[in-house]
Amino acid sequence: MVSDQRKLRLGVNIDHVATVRNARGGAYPDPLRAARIAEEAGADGITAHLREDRRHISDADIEGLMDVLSVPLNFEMAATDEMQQIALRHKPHAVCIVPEKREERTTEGGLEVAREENVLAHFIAPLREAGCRVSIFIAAEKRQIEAAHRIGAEVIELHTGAYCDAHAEGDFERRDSELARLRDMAGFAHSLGLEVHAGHGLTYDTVQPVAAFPEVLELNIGHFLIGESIFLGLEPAIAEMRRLMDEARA
Ligand SMILES: CC(=O)[C@@H](O)[C@H](O)COP(=O)(O)O
Ligand SMILES: NCC(=O)COP(=O)(O)O
Repeated sequence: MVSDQRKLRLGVNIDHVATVRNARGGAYPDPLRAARIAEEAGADGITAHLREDRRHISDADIEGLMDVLSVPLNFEMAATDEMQQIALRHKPHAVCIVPEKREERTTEGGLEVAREENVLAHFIAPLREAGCRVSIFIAAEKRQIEAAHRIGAEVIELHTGAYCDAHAEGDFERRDSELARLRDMAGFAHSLGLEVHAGHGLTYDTVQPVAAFPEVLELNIGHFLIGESIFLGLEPAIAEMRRLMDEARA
């Protein structure tokens, strides 16, 4: 039995249900239905990224999630005025500030906090005042973590993409050094009093070493789970991820 304090939360990212919907337009598959199934399957939260180009999640999806969810919404967004206004209108439980480029296929690397410290400090202040927990999606780098702490973020989410890519490419030396970096930086962030989350590209093969870091309190996982649900169904796909996380944590 895993005690509550050590229990690792699973945030299920439903962006790529919307990617499939948007491939044809129309209303299905419905990300809100996926969110409700994820809740039933044991998700502790739902994550959705409203991209500036609206390539997957739409404004209406965010509105619907705010209405139907009984678990917290982690709203991922770029640091733009438009997104700030949307977040302030909905006041989700958490706002995760992520870097965004229109030409990228997926979120490349973490937010450059150290160089944009003043701008970001002003940007997140109203979100914090509105009661949102502000999280910053960053690479596992000391200077970014220190900057996130200085600007007043309560949470950081470490980008696990480089670790997962190295595993997928079979470069196990690089994978292990990325994992060691994630472990060290999770410990460092925790020592500053930051709550530590992690995510991006995690799969059944890569989740356990990250889930085993005691400082990490939440994993956000989407693309792999939505893909796996084609074969297993969404509920069993999530249940298996939950099982692997609990096993690693025990
Ligand atoms: C920031 C992040 O990691 C998530 O948003 C996830 O990657 C899904 O969104 P994209 O695939 O659009 O990057
Ligand atoms: N912030 C990471 C996230 O929400 C999920 O990323 P992925 O599993 O879709 O790559």
